[in-house]
Amino acid sequence: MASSQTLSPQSDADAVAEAKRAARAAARAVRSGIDPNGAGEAVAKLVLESFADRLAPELIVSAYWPRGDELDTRPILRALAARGIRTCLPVVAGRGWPLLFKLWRDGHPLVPGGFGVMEPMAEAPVVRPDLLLVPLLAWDRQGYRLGYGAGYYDRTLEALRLEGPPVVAAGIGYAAQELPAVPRDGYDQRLDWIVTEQAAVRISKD
Ligand SMILES: Nc1nc2c(c(=O)[nH]1)N(C=O)[C@@H](CNc1ccc(C(=O)N[C@@H](CCC(=O)O)C(=O)O)cc1)CN2
Ligand SMILES: Nc1ncnc2c1ncn2[C@@H]1O[C@H](COP(=O)(O)OP(=O)(O)OP(=O)(O)O)[C@@H](O)[C@H]1O
Repeated sequence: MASSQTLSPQSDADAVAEAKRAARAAARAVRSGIDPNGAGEAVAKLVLESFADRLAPELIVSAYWPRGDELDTRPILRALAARGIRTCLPVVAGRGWPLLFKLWRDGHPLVPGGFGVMEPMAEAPVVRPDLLLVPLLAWDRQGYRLGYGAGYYDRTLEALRLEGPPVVAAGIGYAAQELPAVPRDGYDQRLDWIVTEQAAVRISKD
């Protein structure tokens, strides 16, 4: 019987992937039991208060179009449109690629994208968001998150942070989705803020 005392990098990576799978399954179960009532409106209020300096006509905010049990971002999208702030939604360019963002304003049509999410129309302009509202399945106070599990937001934040002006990434999720420590690997990009229906938490990176 083969046994080893030290873990190889590969078995470390396998262990993290397995821990993420388990945490994701548990977090999905927790989220499906949460009463969503009023959460979207509460988050919208906190986002407007917390990012007053980022909500200017020259800046662009990305959100997501909610699917399944994700926290409802439609109240934020409505509130931003009412204030004349430009908004955009993610578009899947392909597996293994960063997301693209296309301008979309509350009330405009959406079309089904190739990957099971609703997206702005193909001809909508591609833009670079300054503030990103990122869907959370689980989060911790270090700013780590679990999402859908395809790594799209990690790739996207990495690319945005490598080039161009600083971006602010705020995870949007329920307070009950908090974990003591989300399992993490070397690709995970930390969030700058977490906004739940209860509070806006600024992540300290000292
Ligand atoms: N609301 C919302 N929008 C989002 C995300 C999200 O997590 N939530 N994303 C966060 O990353 C991106 C989309 N991520 C996705 C990741 C995986 C699959 C996926 O695995 N879909 C199934 C079925 C797709 C189909 O119907 O063809 C599949 O491919 O098996 C879809 C979207 C961008 N938009
Ligand atoms: N920049 C990257 N380059 C290569 N692989 C990556 C990168 N970012 C993430 N990955 C890989 O993608 C897979 C999914 O990542 P992870 O489980 O962190 O997704 P997630 O953050 O939950 O999903 P999402 O961002 O789509 O909501 C992992 O195997 C991860 O190692």
